[in-house]
Amino acid sequence: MTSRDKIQQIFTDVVRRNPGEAEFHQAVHEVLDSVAPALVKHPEYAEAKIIERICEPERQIIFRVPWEDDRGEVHINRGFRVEFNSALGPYKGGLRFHQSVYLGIVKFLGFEQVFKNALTGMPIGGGKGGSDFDPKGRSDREVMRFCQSFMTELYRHIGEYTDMPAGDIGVGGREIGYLFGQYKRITNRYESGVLTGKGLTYGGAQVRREATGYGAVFFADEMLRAVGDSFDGKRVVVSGSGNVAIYAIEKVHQLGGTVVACSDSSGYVRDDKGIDVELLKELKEVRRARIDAYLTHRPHASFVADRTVWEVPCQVAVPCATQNEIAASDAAALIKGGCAIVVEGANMPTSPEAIRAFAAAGVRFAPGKAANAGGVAASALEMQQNASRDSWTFAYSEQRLREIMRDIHARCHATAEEYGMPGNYAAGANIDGFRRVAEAMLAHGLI
Ligand SMILES: NC(=O)C1=CN([C@@H]2O[C@H](COP(=O)(O)OP(=O)(O)OC[C@H]3O[C@@H](n4cnc5c(N)ncnc54)[C@H](O)[C@@H]3O)[C@@H](O)[C@H]2O)C=CC1
Ligand SMILES: O=C(O)CCC(=O)C(=O)O
Repeated sequence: MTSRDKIQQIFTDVVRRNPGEAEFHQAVHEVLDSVAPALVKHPEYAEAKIIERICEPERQIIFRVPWEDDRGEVHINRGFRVEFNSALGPYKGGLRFHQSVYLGIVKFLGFEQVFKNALTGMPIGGGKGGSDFDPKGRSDREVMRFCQSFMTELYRHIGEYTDMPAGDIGVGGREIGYLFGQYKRITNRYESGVLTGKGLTYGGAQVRREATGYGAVFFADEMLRAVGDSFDGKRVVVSGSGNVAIYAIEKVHQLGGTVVACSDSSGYVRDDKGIDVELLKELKEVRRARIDAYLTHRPHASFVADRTVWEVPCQVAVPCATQNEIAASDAAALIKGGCAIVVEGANMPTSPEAIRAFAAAGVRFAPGKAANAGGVAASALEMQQNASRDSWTFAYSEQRLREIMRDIHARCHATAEEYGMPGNYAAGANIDGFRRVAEAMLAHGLI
């Protein structure tokens, strides 16, 4: 049996063992598709059934989250934490609060996180969690009661040497604060490293908030430099207007590009003078408003409801919203509009059909597990500062982030070349991340 046949058999088995989890199947397929050449070079991985083990989470926790809204009505949500792989270190990965969350989403995110964390070169394993709770439209007190109830179960499974959650969609500074407060209260331990993305007044680190967006743009900058180009004068489109999107926009502007459009789930705004990022912060981080509120302050801009931002012509696209937000038709629109580089700020935002279309059109593509790894890397830096009771300056933290992203880019680039696929960042990221985890798993024996 060839390596490809073997991998196909493993994938068929993953689908059979995890029915109805389309996003998890997609994430597994994407990685397995790339790693066949690594199996040829390393037959010991196949002998030890590394792939079969990597596709099976070490632990999956599902729990009830009861809470009461402001009117006294009781709600029941479902909480998840999937502790996927601890070969490289304690489980690390965010929590997502969104109505679409179910086990298949948490498993896809946890699986991606394993390889992403490996690519950072830091001692962190992969995990992810969340709930089908939607904080949108909820009062601060409702969000607080939900977070307290969620942590009342989660606390028994986490710890700074076990599993350290952070934010993701729907979980920002406010939620991390409530989660941390409840963890501290229940355990009577000021265990700073148990959660990252904390506020700066209680153990948070400079640049963690900015890190995912800045990191994705640093990665894009490295891709441009690799071909003797830069962001200077580039038209850029960013999807989303949350944590990752806002700081991606800020960094593009600092590097000389112009972000001309961004979005939320209601539609997109187009501002050819460049998105006003301070206004976006005020609307999204403070007022939690819909994106069309942007027009009240920038009347020359336009709002387009219920369409995707990818119809706006650009040279660089940075998807920063959610999974599978670039469908085949969006890829066609981007290619038609002159897009030459797609850099994933979000996790798996590009559908498999769109990835194939980009490859066929020569659009250079950076997968999220490499390009958005700046967030989790900055989380590891936050833990490092917590452990040494230290706090670094913004400038120093940003410089560390920049070096980490440069290093990830260089390794993806070099691995793709080593395996005869120059410029294929997805293959480079999958193989390099997989090799790191596989080597550690081999060293630990059959566990
Ligand atoms: N926060 C972090 O540090 C990291 C986040 N990510 C990924 O980045 C993505 C965004 O996460 P955050 O910015 O943290 O979340 P967020 O909750 O701050 O923002 C999400 C944004 O996406 C928008 N959105 C959601 N569905 C949409 C749709 N169908 N069309 C258009 N916009 C839509 C929301 O309106 C919001 O603006 C997710 O895929 C997440 O997994 C990846 C690495 C780290
Ligand atoms: O900062 C972290 O621990 C996790 C970030 C995250 O969830 C991600 O990289 O997708």
